[in-house]
Amino acid sequence: MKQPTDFIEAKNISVSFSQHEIFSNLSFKIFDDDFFCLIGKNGIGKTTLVKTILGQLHKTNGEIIFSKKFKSSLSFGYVPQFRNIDQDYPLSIRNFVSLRLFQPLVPWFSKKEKDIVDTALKRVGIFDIASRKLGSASGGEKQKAYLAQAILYDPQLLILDESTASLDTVSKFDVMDAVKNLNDKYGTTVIFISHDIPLVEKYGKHSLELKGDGKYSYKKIN
Ligand SMILES: Nc1ncnc2c1ncn2[C@@H]1O[C@H](COP(=O)(O)OP(=O)(O)OP(=O)(O)O)[C@@H](O)[C@H]1O
Repeated sequence: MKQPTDFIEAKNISVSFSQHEIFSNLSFKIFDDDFFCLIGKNGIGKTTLVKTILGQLHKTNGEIIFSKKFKSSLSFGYVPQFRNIDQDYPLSIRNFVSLRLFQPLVPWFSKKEKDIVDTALKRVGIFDIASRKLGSASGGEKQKAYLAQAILYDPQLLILDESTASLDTVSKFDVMDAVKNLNDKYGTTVIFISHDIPLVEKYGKHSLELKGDGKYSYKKIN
C-alpha cells in the first residue's frame, strides 16, 4: 500500500536529563492519517517523547523532519485522563465546549464561533445531546465533551494521554469509536498514549513501544 506523503519523521533521536538517558537512537514515522500508539511502562519516557515531537524539549541527538503539511510548530489538541465533573455542574455540554473558544471581545458568540462549536460537537457525536447538563452526562459523554474542546480549532495532531484510563469499558469503546471516526472521516492524526493493549490493537495503525535501556519496537498494527 502506498504510504501517505505527509508525515513527521524522527531519525535517531535521543533525550537525556543530566546523566539519565530517557531514550536513544529512536526512529519512527507518524503519518498524516495515523493512529499512532505510544506504549511502555510508567516513567519510561512517553510524555518526554511527545514533548520532544512538539518541540517543547531539546533533543540530545538526531532530527525530526516535518513534511509539508506539518509545521515544526505543530498545533495540537490534548485530552488527558478523564476528570470527573460533579452532577450539579451547571453548564450544558455546548457551553462547556464553548469555554475553549478564544476569549471573545463581546459577551456573546458570533455565528462563526457557534459553527466552530457545532462542528466539533457533530464530529465527536454529541451534537444531539449538546443542550443537556454536562453534570448529568455519562463518563463517556463527558470525555467526548473534552474531546470536542480539543478539536475545536482543527489541530494538526490530536494527543490522547491515557484518555480512556479511568473510564468503564462501555465508555472506553464509546470514546475510542469517536476518535476512530475523527481519524477515518476527517483525517485527524492521532497519538494515543496508553497501557491498554486491547484498545491499541483494535484501533491503532502503528505502535511504538518504549522498553528502556535504548530498546524499542515500532510496528504496523492495522
Ligand atoms: N524535566 C525533567 N527533568 C528531569 N527528569 C525528567 C524530566 N521530565 C521527565 N523526567 C524523567 O524522565 C523519565 C520519563 O518520564 P515521562 O514522564 O516521559 O514518562 P512516561 O512514560 O510518560 O510516564 P507515565 O506513564 O507515568 O506518564 C522519568 O524518570 C521522569 O522522572
